[in-house]
Amino acid sequence: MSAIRFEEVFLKFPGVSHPAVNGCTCKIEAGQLVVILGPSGCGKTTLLKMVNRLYEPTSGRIYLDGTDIQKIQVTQLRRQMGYVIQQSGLFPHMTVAENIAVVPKLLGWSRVQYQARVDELLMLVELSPQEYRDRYPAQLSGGQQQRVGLARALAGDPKVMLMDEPFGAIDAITRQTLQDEILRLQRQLKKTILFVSHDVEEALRLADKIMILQKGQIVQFDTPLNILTRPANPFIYELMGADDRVRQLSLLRVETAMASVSPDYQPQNEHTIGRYDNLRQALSVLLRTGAQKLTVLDGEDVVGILTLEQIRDSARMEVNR
Ligand SMILES: Nc1ncnc2c1ncn2[C@@H]1O[C@H](COP(=O)(O)OP(=O)(O)OP(=O)(O)O)[C@@H](O)[C@H]1O
Repeated sequence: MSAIRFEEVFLKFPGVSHPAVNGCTCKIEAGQLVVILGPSGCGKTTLLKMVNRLYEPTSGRIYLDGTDIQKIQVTQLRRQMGYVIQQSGLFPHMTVAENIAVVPKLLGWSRVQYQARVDELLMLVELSPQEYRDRYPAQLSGGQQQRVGLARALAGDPKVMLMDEPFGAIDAITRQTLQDEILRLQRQLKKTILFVSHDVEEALRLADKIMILQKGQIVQFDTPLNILTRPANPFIYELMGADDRVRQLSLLRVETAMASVSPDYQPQNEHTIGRYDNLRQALSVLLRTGAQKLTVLDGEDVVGILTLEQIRDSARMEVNR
């Protein structure tokens, strides 16, 4: 896990009048999944590419765990960062196994070690090693290619994952499955993830925090709940399509609105909901059962309680218009 800090980061491409990234300052906490969201051309990809030094800022600094990335050798920096892009970027002449093994081989792992790692990663992204190990990228569907791209990016066990619209070219249903995969992997692996998207629903489903960019500037950096209920300006209000309350509820996880409880909390009724279920499901349970509150579970463990008031507050707008 690793923290990333941007300090007054600015980038102007030569010959372009306006800066692509204009004075970005913010801190990404270790282990968080941050979605960078904004309209086309607002600077999302440029900001991401500065983190692994594919682009260098014109001014400002970026820190990885407190160290200025300028002071880290580029190859060493990139080994700590998995990178997933929209067209998967797989080498077409290499098999799936060879693609995934690229970084472990660079790191000098033995054949036995990297072969085991390839199978482990294929299982992690839910592709059967026996079936897929020896295929070529052209023999995979788009969604499967992205899974392999993800496995390859995870191969060297990087602290940070940079994901640039990884599901942008995938059909809606497969995209949702892949989003669920990312959430499952993230609960398991706890990487620091920077994820570029221009899809609002994707951002709401995935993010611990959403960074909204407009013309190269960060206009809001906050939790999905706060972005929806307290958009910083009318642009964000419009961007989030925040009028639709029911849709909002179906996109927000129960854990975003619940009140946490101590481990010795005794539930007052038998009505429960999962912390990763959404608020719309929670609302249905409350209305169906007439319960005052739901006990929120993470597996077997009680982690919180959720009331109708908390759900209602989640959908209440406070917009400065
Ligand atoms: N190599 C480059 N040279 C000159 N200008 C560039 C270059 N790369 C990006 N830009 C410009 O910088 C701005 C930000 O581009 P960027 O690709 O970061 O946007 P984005 O938010 O990722 O867009 P999209 O969602 O369309 O991918 C745009 O105006 C773009 O035209």
